[in-house]
Amino acid sequence: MRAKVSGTDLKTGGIALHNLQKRYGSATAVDDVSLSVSPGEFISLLGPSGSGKTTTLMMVAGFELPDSGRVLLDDRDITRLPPHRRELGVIFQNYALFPHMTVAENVAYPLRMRRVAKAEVEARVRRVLDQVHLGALASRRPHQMSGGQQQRVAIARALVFDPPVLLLDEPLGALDKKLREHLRGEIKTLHKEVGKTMIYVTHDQDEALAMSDRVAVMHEGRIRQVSAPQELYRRPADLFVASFVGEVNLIPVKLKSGVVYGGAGEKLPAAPWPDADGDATLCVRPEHLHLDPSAAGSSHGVPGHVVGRTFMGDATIFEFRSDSGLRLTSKVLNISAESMPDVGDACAASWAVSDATVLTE
Ligand SMILES: Nc1ncnc2c1ncn2[C@@H]1O[C@H](COP(=O)(O)OP(=O)(O)OP(=O)(O)O)[C@@H](O)[C@H]1O
Repeated sequence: MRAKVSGTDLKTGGIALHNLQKRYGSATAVDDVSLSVSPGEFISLLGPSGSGKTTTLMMVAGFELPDSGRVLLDDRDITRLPPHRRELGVIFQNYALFPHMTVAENVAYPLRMRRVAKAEVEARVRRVLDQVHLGALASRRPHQMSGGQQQRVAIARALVFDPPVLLLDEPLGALDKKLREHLRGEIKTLHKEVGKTMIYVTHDQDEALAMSDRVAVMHEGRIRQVSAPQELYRRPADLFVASFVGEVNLIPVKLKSGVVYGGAGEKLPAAPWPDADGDATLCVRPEHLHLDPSAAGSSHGVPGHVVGRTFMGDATIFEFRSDSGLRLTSKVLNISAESMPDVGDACAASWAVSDATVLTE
């Protein structure tokens, strides 16, 4: 039961993971994962296949036991509690609906298990089906519904017993792109309406950036960075995050006395780097890399030529080859009639100092 004070729910649903470790045989699936999720927060676990996202979520849900480490729900240690006693709503990619039950029966199931009175079950099922816009389909069976509708039933079933936390494992993974984008918006709206903590597993960076208050990027069982979406994109903490989240130009550089030098010894625009001399990588997003034909031959920017130009509908992508042999990508939105450089044109590539991140790992 959620704590009540003077008839109002206390804000609950904080989750804390402390040094979670999980091995399967000799392989480490989750390696020293610690994470604190605030009540009402929407946090995504983002990473490539096999990075440990699902295993982490399953340890929160109670379907997997960690070899070491702890899971806390509102400061209560739930590490070894069975799943049904954790009061967490879980939504899987494959919906996991009961095929022989109607939508209403599927959604009522968690309440029946908890022996809630019949009238109360009916009222709650009606309310939650309206919330996910399925009120009119209550008597259908899962096979008579689209994938998107089935996923809404799964969400309704997880919401119906009013858990403080929802755990979602790639819930949109089986759906086509348009429907994913639509349901993404619906889940986000639902999150605002119900105010529950949500932990959302995905390998889709757009989904994670669009939906989350914060994103935890996982790689090889470890969390590499936990940040708000803008921060993650603008200031990646390491090369893995820089290349996994969005497109990026990675330029090998040398740092000397606070100046960043390219491979041909040219000075590159980047913030002075305190006390870190030696090899590093400069990261610049394609939309921040400008190609200027009028600056070709001047001392401004990196000299080179356009070697490719691709029309992408909303944007044009340019491939640039510097005189020193670097291959860089520039992305320009097709919003103006301004002329753009052509393949073969000499240009200078440049970017604002504030748009460059220097990584020394
Ligand atoms: N039951 C299991 N037995 C053995 N190895 C497992 C088991 N479950 C997961 N693993 C391994 O643990 C690692 C992490 O798997 P996990 O499913 O957590 O990754 P993921 O990031 O969720 O990947 P995906 O996006 O493909 O689901 C992988 O190397 C996987 O092969």
